[in-house]
Amino acid sequence: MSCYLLAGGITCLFSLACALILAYLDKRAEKLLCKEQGKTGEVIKLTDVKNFSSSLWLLFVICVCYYAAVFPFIGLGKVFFIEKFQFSSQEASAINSVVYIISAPMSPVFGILVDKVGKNIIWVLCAVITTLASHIMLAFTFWNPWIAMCLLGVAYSLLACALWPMVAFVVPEHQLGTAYGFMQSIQNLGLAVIAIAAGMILDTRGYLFLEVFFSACVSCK
Ligand SMILES: C[C@H](NC(=O)[C@@H](N)CCCCN)C(=O)O
Repeated sequence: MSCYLLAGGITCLFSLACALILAYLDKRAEKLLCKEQGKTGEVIKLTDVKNFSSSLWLLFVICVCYYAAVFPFIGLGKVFFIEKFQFSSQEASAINSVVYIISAPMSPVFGILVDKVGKNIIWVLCAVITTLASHIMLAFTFWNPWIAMCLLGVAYSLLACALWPMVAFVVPEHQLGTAYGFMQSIQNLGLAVIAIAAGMILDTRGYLFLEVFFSACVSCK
């Protein structure tokens, strides 16, 4: 356990060092470009939230419902693969992490694709349909679960590249930080509630019902 804590501590320190370097580079760019950042003349208030458009609120809803079918599922995934597919503990950990492993190389590729082609909503729809297909496979078939998890990894990477930048399409630049802050906050609030609900469903109804619940979350959006 202490080894995991040490690894976590080291990554936190590394992240802090990167943030400090970024702050320095940002300040330097500001000086070189003779720009005073954040001084656009626009006044930023927490009450800006009242003026958020319905499109932005819809993006928040999509964000909560989509990620509800990914993060809590991965949280409970290890036991799912052990129970349903009789995987060993090691195999179950490996398949559970494949979503993030795929996301690491694929996200930049999808990012470039989305930037080149545009049509973010279409990509979001493709990602949602693929995620739904992957949950249905896991719930109702005994097909090799690596197929479903790899699909989920691809869909998860694509969704992030298409959904998050859409905030910038519907929010003026001076409110972007506020909008992303709210998106993150609402996402985490939703995830907290859904993780509790998912745990209760698992305890009382089992994995099939839980998979149906996750499929319903993706379909909602
Ligand atoms: C880009 C998006 N990020 C998030 O949803 C973060 N709020 C949480 C990241 C947690 C990563 N396991 C994403 O990951 O798609």
